[in-house]
Amino acid sequence: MTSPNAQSTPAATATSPIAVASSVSRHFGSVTALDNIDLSIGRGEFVSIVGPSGCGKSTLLEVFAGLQDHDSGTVTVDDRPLTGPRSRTAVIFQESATLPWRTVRDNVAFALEVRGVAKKERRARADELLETVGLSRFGDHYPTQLSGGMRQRVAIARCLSMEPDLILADEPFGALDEQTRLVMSHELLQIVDKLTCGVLFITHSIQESVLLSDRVMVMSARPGRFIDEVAVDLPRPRSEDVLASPEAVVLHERIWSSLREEAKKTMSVTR
Ligand SMILES: Nc1ncnc2c1ncn2[C@@H]1O[C@H](COP(=O)(O)OP(=O)(O)OP(=O)(O)O)[C@@H](O)[C@H]1O
Repeated sequence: MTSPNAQSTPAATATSPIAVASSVSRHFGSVTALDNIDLSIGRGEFVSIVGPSGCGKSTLLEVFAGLQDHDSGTVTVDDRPLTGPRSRTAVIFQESATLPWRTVRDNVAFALEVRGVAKKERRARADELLETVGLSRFGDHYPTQLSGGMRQRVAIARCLSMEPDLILADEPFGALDEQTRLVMSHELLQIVDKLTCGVLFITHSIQESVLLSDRVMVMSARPGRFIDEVAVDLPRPRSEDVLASPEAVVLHERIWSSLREEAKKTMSVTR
């Protein structure tokens, strides 16, 4: 896979983080969704956020995507103040939309087409990406002929075709059944090792966060603040087997113990 960072702007340095939020707050009327958040995502770093329902995870992701305003603080991406959505930030949602009238290959090639890449090159690049996500046999299919998990893989391939320097994924496997979810996190794990861009990944699964991340941020119940930061220094490349290692069990336990009280607070408010 080509390195998206090879095309970094002159303002960027190899070592500066790709995305930084400093003292970011966001209110919706009387609701404080984000309270003085600081988070930086390194180039090539995979950062997960876990936190109780409604704590502000999606709001933070949308702020980084330039889709949501913030009331105070600053957000920079690629060393520039963020003013709105940008072409090299790829966003994947729980049920990412595909274009039903286009084949899988043409869905993946869409961003390349918009950028004016020649047809032959588009096709070759799309096929390469379909292979990366394990869909090489399905290039001529239409999205409606695929399962939910396969459609999410199309969305991931399409996102990679943008050669992003930042990927923001909001519970990308949240709508999938347990088995498909396991398969998808396995496949994402294969892709993650080839990525050179920063990733912010929101998940409700502690296992997923430990398996995929370099760092896990634990968010408090609303108003969202970070209450723990856990470095996941398990060796890469990883396989699911790593989750059974004593190191991974300790990490899982730590994240869960930080999260447990917060989850209880959320449940007592919503009961
Ligand atoms: N557009 C909006 N208008 C009003 N309130 C909002 C809006 N978006 C989010 N909120 C509120 O902000 C808080 C944080 O929401 P957010 O969706 O960021 O949480 P979350 O952690 O992603 O939740 P979940 O895990 O359930 O998806 C919630 O109380 C939510 O109701």
